[in-house]
This record gives sequence, C-alpha cells and structure tokens, in this order.
Amino acid sequence: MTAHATRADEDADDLDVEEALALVKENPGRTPGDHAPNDRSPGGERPDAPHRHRATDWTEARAVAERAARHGRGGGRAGYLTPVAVPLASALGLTLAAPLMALTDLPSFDTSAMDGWAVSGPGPWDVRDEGVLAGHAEHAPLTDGEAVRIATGARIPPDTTAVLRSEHGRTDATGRLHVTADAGAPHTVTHGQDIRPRGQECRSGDQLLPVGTLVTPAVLGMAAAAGYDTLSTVPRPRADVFVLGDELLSEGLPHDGLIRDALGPMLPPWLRALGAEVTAVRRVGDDEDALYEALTASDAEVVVTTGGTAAGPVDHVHPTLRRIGADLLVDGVKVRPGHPMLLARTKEDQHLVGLPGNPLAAVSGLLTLAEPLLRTLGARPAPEPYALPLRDAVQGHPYDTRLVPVSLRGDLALPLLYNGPAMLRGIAAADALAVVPPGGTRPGQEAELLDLPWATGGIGVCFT
Ligand SMILES: Nc1nc2c(c(=O)[nH]1)N[C@H]1C(S)=C(S)[C@@H](COP(=O)(O)OP(=O)(O)OC[C@H]3O[C@@H](n4cnc5c(N)ncnc54)[C@H](O)[C@@H]3O)O[C@H]1N2
Ligand code: MOO
Repeated sequence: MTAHATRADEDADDLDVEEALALVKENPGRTPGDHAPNDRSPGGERPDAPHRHRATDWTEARAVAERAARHGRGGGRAGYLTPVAVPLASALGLTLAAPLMALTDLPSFDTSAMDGWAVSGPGPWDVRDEGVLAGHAEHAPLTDGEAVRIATGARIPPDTTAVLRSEHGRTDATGRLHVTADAGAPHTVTHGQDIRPRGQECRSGDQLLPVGTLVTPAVLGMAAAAGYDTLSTVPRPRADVFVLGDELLSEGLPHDGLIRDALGPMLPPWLRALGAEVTAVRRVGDDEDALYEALTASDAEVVVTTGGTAAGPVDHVHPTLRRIGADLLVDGVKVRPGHPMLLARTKEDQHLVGLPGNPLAAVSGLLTLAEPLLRTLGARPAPEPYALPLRDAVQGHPYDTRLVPVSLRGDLALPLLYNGPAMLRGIAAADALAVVPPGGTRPGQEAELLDLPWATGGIGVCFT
C-alpha cells in the first residue's frame, strides 16, 4: 500500500541498532530484555502502534502456529487433516497417515540373486534342457546332481541347494556343468549361496515404515513392492493467497510510484514447498470490502494475505479480521524483519496468516507462522534443528530476534548483505536464514539455521 503514513517508520528499521543504543543511553537503568511494552520501539513505531504491546516472542509465535491447527475440527488433537487413500502416483510428498505394513513376504518366494544355474547337491551336475526365467511359475524339483539355468529374480526350483553364477561354471562337451577355478582355486558353492530366501526382507504384517513418514520416491517403491496400490496419507492443506496493494504491477518496469508485485510469483511455489496445495492466488485492491469478500468466500484451510498488516490508512487486514470476528492468535512477533505479521483463526477449520508487505518481512512471516501451521495440518515431520557458526559478526536487534539470510560454506554460515525488510537480493542468494538472538552474534558464534526448502533439496521441494 502506498499510503505515506506507513512509510515514516519503515526505513527506521534499518537504523534499529543506532536507535536502540540511543534508547538505552536515554534509559540507563534498562537492559534490552526489560523493554517496556509501550516504549517507542527501536523499529521506530509510535508508542501506540497497535501490535507492539501484544507482540509475541519469536519462538512462542512458531509454537502457537504449530498448535493452532490442533483446534480445528479436521484433525483432532494431532492437528492434521483427515487422511485420504490416494493412488501411489499421487502420494509423493504427502505424509503416511498409517504405518506401512507389509502386505506380503519379501521376497514373496525363494529367488535367485544371480544369473547362472540352480544346482542340487555337489557338482558336477546334469543340466536340464529348459531354463527358469523370472516371472514364471514354479518348476519341478531338482534331483541331487541336477542343475537348471536360472535368471536373476526367478523362482528357485524346490530342492535347489545353491545358485552357481554363470561366470563360475562351464559346461563340458557332454553338457555336464562344472565349477570353474580362479587362479587355481575352484569357486566355492556353499549351501544357500546366491539364493534370496522368501521373507528375507520382511514377513507379511511387518511394519516397514511408521506413521508420519514423508512419502519419498523410495517410499513409493517400497510400498509398491510390498503390495500397495493406494496409500493412506494426510492431504496437503489448501491455501488461498490474497496479494493486497493498489501499487502493484504484474508485469513490466516500475513507473509512476507503482512497483512490481514480488510476492505473487514468490509465495505459491514457496507454499507448495512447505506442503500446501495452492488453490487460489488473487490480487485484492486496497479496499476493505474487497478483502472482506475474498476472505469470507475462501474455504481453504489456510488463507495467506500479503501487505496491509500495519497501521496505515489502507491497511485493512486488522479491521477486516475484526469485522469477521476472527480470533487473533498472534498479533505481531518480536522478529525483524516482519514484526507486524499475524495469525488468526477465521473459521473453525481456517487460519489466516497475515504477511507484511515488505518482501523479506513476508518471507520471515512465511517461515515463522505459515511453516509450522502447514506442517501440523499436513502432518509433515519437523525439520531437525541445527546450528552453524556465523563467519562474521551480525548486528542484533536490541529486543527482537533477527532472521538474516546466509549462504552455507562448509561448516560456516556467511551472513549476506542486502537483508533489509524491503530487499530480496540477500535471500535470493541464500541457503538459509540465521536466527540471530537479541544483541547479535560475534564472529564464529553458532546460530540456529532455518533451511530454505530448496537448499536442502528435500522431497518437500515440490514447486509444481
Ligand atoms: N506506523 C507504522 N508503520 C509501519 C509499521 C509500524 O509498525 N507502524 N511497520 C512497518 C513494517 S516493519 C512493515 S514490515 C510494514 C508492513 O506493512 P504492511 O504489511 O501494511 O504492508 P504494506 O504497507 O502494504 O506494504 C509495505 C511495503 O511493501 C511493499 N509491498 C507490499 N506488497 C508487495 C508485493 N506484493 N510485492 C512487492 N512489494 C510489496 C509496499 O509497496 C510497501 O513498500 O509496515 C511498516 N510501516
Ligand atoms: O520492515 Mo518490517 O521490519 O517488519 O519487515
């Protein structure tokens, strides 16, 4: 939104630290941790900035978003959506709603591990005329001293004692099969050699994978091998995206105070990477009624709005949430950028994530609020927390957590420049966001990292 009333404080965020130092000097008895709620904040807000006094701690905000889904009708206490059976071809990236139990023994019959001969007893052997190929019905039992050609994966005829690999045997002029020697030593033929016994991998009814497993290509293969045609999975939560702002252009160069919409192209694939099915992406003008119509018409589990979260004259998110009687669960977060982000329950089974309009602030809201919410709804596994030393010192905000784009180089994270709230240049080159605690970090100090979904190359990366 172009309203200049919101602009006054915006650049001030880049001056956070200086402003904060001034603040501390003016209030010598105060330390960053006991920042009184109604102070003029280092972000430059007015004392009466509506969200400040309610701002939630960053860690707590993520926990609230994770728990929020558990209050909906759909998933009960676990919070995830009602499971559905989907064909294997549609299950990639979803989460198993039930443990994967083997529907068969694997292998389901004794099978040859090699191309060669199935032999019975010690050699040499008489070789049967007709061989055994994979996919064929069971052959007649071998008698002692008999062999039959066999292919990898073929059923082992009854009374076979071993499989002799083709490179370890030869037939003589009379057709008898002999074990060959390697450097003078004959190859050994031990009992059961190169036979995969039925049930070697699993028995029917064994648990192969626990509930909550992410369906990867390997899981699809395992499920097919174990006899599945469909899988019981938690569906992707549906997400509608409403991009607010009259100043936004969908194409071409910025002109006459208008700028390109950066969030319309960025959010849908990012939300998909976080496990959502994006059901709508709509531009909504700076008009309270239009926003009201859009919100009340949506039946997605998650509504994501961008912009309009602050207190400017055309910032309609708060008034509209009041109008629809939404329950505001998070109203501002102690994080930079992105502190005006919000989370509301708009209907029994619907939550709204209000992302600030500044593009990096929107990313911050995405990872702080949308990620845990979508993760719970989709029953996706939580990323393993990890930390790396930051190569360079990072200035901290005096009171709030900072999320700073970093590039990963070996065992170090390199803080990137161009990390202002309105900038995407840093994040576009980043692998992760470093969680910088209030007060900042020294060179070499470890910081928690939030991987960007594509940087990990995980199965969560599903942009299409
Ligand atoms: N009086 C106050 N003003 C502001 C505060 C505050 O606390 N009190 N907070 C500032 C901070 S911090 C942020 S972040 C922004 C959040 O503003 P909104 O969520 O209301 O977003 P807008 O005002 O609509 O836009 C902010 C900024 O971002 C640009 N924008 C919006 N949408 C897009 C988009 N899709 N693609 C690219 N850029 C976008 C917009 O043009 C503005 O420049 O509020 C501060 N003000
Ligand atoms: O500019 Mo705002 O700090 O929250 O992103």
